[in-house]
Amino acid sequence: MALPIEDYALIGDRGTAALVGKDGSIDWLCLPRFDSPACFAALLGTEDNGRWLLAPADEVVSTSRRYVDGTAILETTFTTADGELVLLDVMPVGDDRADVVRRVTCTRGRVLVRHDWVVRTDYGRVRPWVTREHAHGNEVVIAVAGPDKLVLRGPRLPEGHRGHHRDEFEMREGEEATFSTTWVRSWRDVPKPLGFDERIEATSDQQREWSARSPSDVPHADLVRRSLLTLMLMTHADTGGIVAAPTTSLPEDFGGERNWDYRFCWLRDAALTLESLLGAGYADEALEWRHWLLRAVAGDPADLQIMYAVDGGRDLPERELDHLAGYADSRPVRIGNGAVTQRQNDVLGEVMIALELAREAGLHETRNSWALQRALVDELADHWDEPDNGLWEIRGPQRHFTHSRVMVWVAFDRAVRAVEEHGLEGPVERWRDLRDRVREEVLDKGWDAERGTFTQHYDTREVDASLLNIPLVGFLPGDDPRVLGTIDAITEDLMRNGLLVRYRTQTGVDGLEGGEHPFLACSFWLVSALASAGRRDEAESLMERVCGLANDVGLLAEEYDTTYDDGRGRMAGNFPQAFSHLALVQAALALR
Ligand SMILES: OC[C@H]1O[C@H](O[C@H]2O[C@H](CO)[C@@H](O)[C@H](O)[C@H]2O)[C@H](O)[C@@H](O)[C@@H]1O
Repeated sequence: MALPIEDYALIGDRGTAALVGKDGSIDWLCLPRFDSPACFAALLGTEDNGRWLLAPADEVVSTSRRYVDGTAILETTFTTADGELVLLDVMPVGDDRADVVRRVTCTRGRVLVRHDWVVRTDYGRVRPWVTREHAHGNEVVIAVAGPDKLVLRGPRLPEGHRGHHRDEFEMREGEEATFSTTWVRSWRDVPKPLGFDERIEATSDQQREWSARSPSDVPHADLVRRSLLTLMLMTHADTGGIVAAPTTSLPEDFGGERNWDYRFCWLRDAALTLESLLGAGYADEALEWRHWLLRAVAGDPADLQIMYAVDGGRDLPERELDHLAGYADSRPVRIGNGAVTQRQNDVLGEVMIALELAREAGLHETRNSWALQRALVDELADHWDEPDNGLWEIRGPQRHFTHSRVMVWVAFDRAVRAVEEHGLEGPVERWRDLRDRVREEVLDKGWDAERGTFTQHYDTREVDASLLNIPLVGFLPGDDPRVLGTIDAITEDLMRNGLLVRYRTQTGVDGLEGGEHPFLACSFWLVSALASAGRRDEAESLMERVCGLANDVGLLAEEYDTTYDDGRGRMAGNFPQAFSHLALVQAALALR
């Protein structure tokens, strides 16, 4: 059975990522890429769906863990009655190899160590053929199934027992043992062993150097640094694609159907990630992502999708995996994402903001990069008033969502500014007219004059947390009475135990069964909106509250269930989620 979501930590090599549990078990790992099928999938099922455990066999009295300073290298310390064991988990970077390295060191007394290596490819469904062989002068264990070959190395290797590879061995103070699992295509030879120490050191140096550039003059600077590093881990080094989260189907509603695959690149999430990185002073990443964007959306602007695969691929059909029981029995487990075919009119606004910030950070437009933006804005000019599924990707009927319309205004506004302030060429008169028309429309149809608030869509009096973006994108000033009225209405209707939900699911607007928990990015948006309204004390106290929900290693899921276990609470939804971390960074910058 999987652990509570907050008991996992992330390790990654910017190609893929793994979740390591507090119990020393890697319960989620897709190889070789974020969106490849998982070979350890116990997170969504049982240990028979694949996992890799290294931990004391004896009862553990206490466990503590941390990331080695400024890195994504995880150190878990287990204390038993007779000793202490330190487990180091790292996915080495920069060597074109998809692998995980795990080192156990007995730092006190003696510890009996348990080693379980259970590989199940194709999301925990396929039991591979496992053999013991000699390669490059050492014994290795090799698991092969279809396209995948996983090679286990180490000073002593587990023995096969009913489809699981198990071992127990005693370690005494000062002893250490290092294991690795390396993925290669099944038709390739076993790769040569590489030096563990050098690879751990190179990874640590690279990550430390990167995170040292994180701003120190912001509140919660440590969490900001961890968030930026986490966003970096979700950026695919080779292609520049940024995934929304490294997991699928961690539930928004425990036991319910709100389980989605986030291992893809949403234009929205990626653009907002970039905005945070640029705001924190990381400019190089903008170029990588712009290259990715240009390749992914290349072609007819009418074919723009709201999300793509890591490599820019367009085909992400949603499927259900019946062989997995689901996290906490939350079914279906889904791979792929049906939202890929949705119309979400906000997306271009977010992209245009990120590209404008990149320009201001010194990234010059090329003929291609500006031509693409022009073409996309022109396409929007022909369709901006169509209803859409909104940024929450609702699966109910399409609507005229106010947030989407505000972001349409943003798209035209940034296009106009590109011409007026950056000397780029385009049909500025047309864009200016449309910008003003959309603005008038939002102020008229998206406004509830009686209550003094903007509304979720044009045919409702409900509110929606996405409206907090109105001041953040410059549609209205932060202290405008209409913004203040909207903040108050949102706080009144959507606050649950001090955190914001996205909207009231009870209205049935999203076409799904069940409800959901507060969505952490929305609470961070409220921090930013309060700061821009000059309500600093409220902003700071909310920031404390939300940052306080990060787990012991500084990570956040998408949502937080505040009611669980008499208010102790638990994380919900995919983990860690870029949206939560990028909004944390933006809120901290707003409070700087
Ligand atoms: O809750 C319903 C929707 O949930 C997912 O979308 C959410 O995650 C996306 C990625 O972070 C984000 O861009 C979007 O704004 C969120 O609502 C899921 O991908 C959808 O299919 C689902 O309908």
